[in-house]
Amino acid sequence: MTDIISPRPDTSPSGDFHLRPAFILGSASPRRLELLAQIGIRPDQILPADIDETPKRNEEVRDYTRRMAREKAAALAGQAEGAILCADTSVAAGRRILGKPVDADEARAFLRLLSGRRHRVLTAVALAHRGRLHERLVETTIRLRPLSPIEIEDYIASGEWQGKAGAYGIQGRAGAFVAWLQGSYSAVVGLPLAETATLLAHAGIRGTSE
Ligand SMILES: Cc1cn([C@H]2C[C@H](O)[C@@H](COP(=O)(O)OP(=O)(O)OP(=O)(O)O)O2)c(=O)[nH]c1=O
Repeated sequence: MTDIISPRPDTSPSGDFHLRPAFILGSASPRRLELLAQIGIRPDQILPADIDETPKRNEEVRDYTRRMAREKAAALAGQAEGAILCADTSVAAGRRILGKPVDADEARAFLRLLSGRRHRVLTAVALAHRGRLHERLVETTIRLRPLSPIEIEDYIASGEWQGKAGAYGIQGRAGAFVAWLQGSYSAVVGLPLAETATLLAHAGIRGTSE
């Protein structure tokens, strides 16, 4: 296990040294990196995990999302030492799981399905540290207002749907589509900040103001 010795000015103004593990963000998502930066946490290393994201037959969205975060962490556990954080975000319309659309046609179909409809956004976080896996699952319910065909076409043309579960990004133009939300905004963007900060703090990783 590689641990980094670093001063923690928040707890040791006298200059004491504390052990904190190397922190690896197991994600290619720029949003997840930005969300961590928002709470003053910078990974020592970024390692994207490449796994098969196909849901199993009849797999329930909560099980699926948890499995994805867990498998990303497991895939990286052999590649790096320290605390490895992975996450997965899925959108569920009823029992249907909407992942990242493969093309504009699928994105269009997802947006038509979600237009004017209540749906769920699930984000699972998995932290692998010292041979153990610590997990959290956060569920957010969202209702998009009804979208006109022109709005959907404009959004498709913007390209913002690419790489986003459910084919929309709440943090961009689609913010104007959201009529109502109950849950965690940061979880919808990719990482529930309250739960993630708690998991990381237990592993000795805290935000700094540097
Ligand atoms: C619903 C929604 C999803 N998303 C994003 C978050 C995730 O990055 C993405 C879902 O794909 P994920 O498979 O969760 O993540 P990823 O492929 O982007 O990155 P990695 O697996 O390497 O960590 O959708 C938004 O950015 N805004 C939104 O409003």
